[in-house]
Amino acid sequence: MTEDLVLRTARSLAHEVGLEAVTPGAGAALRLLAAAGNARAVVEIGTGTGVSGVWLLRGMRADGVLTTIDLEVEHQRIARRIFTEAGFAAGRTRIITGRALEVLPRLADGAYDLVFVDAEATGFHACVEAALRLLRPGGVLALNGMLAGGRIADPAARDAETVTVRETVKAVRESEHWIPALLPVGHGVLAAVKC
Ligand SMILES: C[S@@+](CC[C@H](N)C(=O)[O-])C[C@H]1O[C@@H](n2cnc3c(N)ncnc32)[C@H](O)[C@@H]1O
Repeated sequence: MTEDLVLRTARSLAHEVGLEAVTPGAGAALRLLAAAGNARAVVEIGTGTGVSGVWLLRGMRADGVLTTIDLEVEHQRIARRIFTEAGFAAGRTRIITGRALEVLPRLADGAYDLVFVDAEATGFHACVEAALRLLRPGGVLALNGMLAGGRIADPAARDAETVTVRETVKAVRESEHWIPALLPVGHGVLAAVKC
């Protein structure tokens, strides 16, 4: 999957500030999920420099709004510029600075078509719980980094991040609330439709 100049710029700026943006393959999967669900309202946790945001916006409806959350105002300053350079009007994004678990309770129940989580793994459990509340029935949750750099399948790997990722995958797979599939793109995207 090739990326245009805007995405290559956002990716290079991510690298400069020490962030790992979604891979082009994961980005394409996010665009597909947004387009398949005709997404109008999307929540993203982990704005970064806007790579995943641009992919999501490109799959959403033309009148869709991306609500994107990050605790680093500097990352969001870059992302805001990238969204503009990608041709999205300011009204297409709602950029909220803050900790995900403090911002998410302010968002409306059942009002979102897709929730994408790309922040620290330790918050995954709470983000899955929040997504269950935020999504409409048929809405999609997508969690990035679910192969944990290949460690997920290694039973000897018991570091805190790998254990959290493993437990999150298990909880979503076993829950009656979700129809899940682990997509082997990038660092692994766990996608799940809310029943
Ligand atoms: C991997 S980067 C996101 C990359 C972005 N999704 C992309 O593909 O361009 C993770 C981001 O999550 C933010 N972050 C980490 N913990 C967070 C939290 N608890 N709440 C909100 N943002 C958080 C970081 O500041 C960072 O910008």
